[in-house]
Amino acid sequence: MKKIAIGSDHGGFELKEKIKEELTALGYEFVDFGCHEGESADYPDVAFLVGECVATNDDYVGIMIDGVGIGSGMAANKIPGVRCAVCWDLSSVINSRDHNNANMLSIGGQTLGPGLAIQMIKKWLETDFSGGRHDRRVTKIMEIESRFLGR
Ligand SMILES: O=P(O)(O)OC[C@H]1O[C@@H](O)[C@H](O)[C@@H]1O
Repeated sequence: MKKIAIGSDHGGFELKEKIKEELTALGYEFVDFGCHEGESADYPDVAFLVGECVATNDDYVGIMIDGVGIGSGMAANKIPGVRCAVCWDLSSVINSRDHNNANMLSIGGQTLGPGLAIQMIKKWLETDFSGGRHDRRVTKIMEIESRFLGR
């Protein structure tokens, strides 16, 4: 069972707290990178901390919640090794694991109700990468990154 790095800005704080309750009930270990009391936070700062944890620890996946999820996804995907999927429903979370081997999920606290968001998180955590032809494509994604890093 993977451990979870979780974070939010002020727009995702309330949903983050609900997700944490659910993760605890399901027996997941998690680290909360903030924000901690709903204070105003800049999503790139928190997305960086969550993404850094995922990129440097194979036993972690990341979950980030801002108002809509898009900005955090953009920020996290700047970190080498992070494949952050911005998702909005059950089929997008399944696809992001099954085909894209996403190691980080970004969702919107202002655009999703808590019931759907929690179903999405559960589905994302329990869906495995199917490999095969998708492995070739994910390898190509990571090769694009390598070209810019000069590796
Ligand atoms: O709450 P303010 O500061 O207006 O806007 C922040 C939100 O705007 C969007 O980029 C993100 O979804 C973020 O949560």
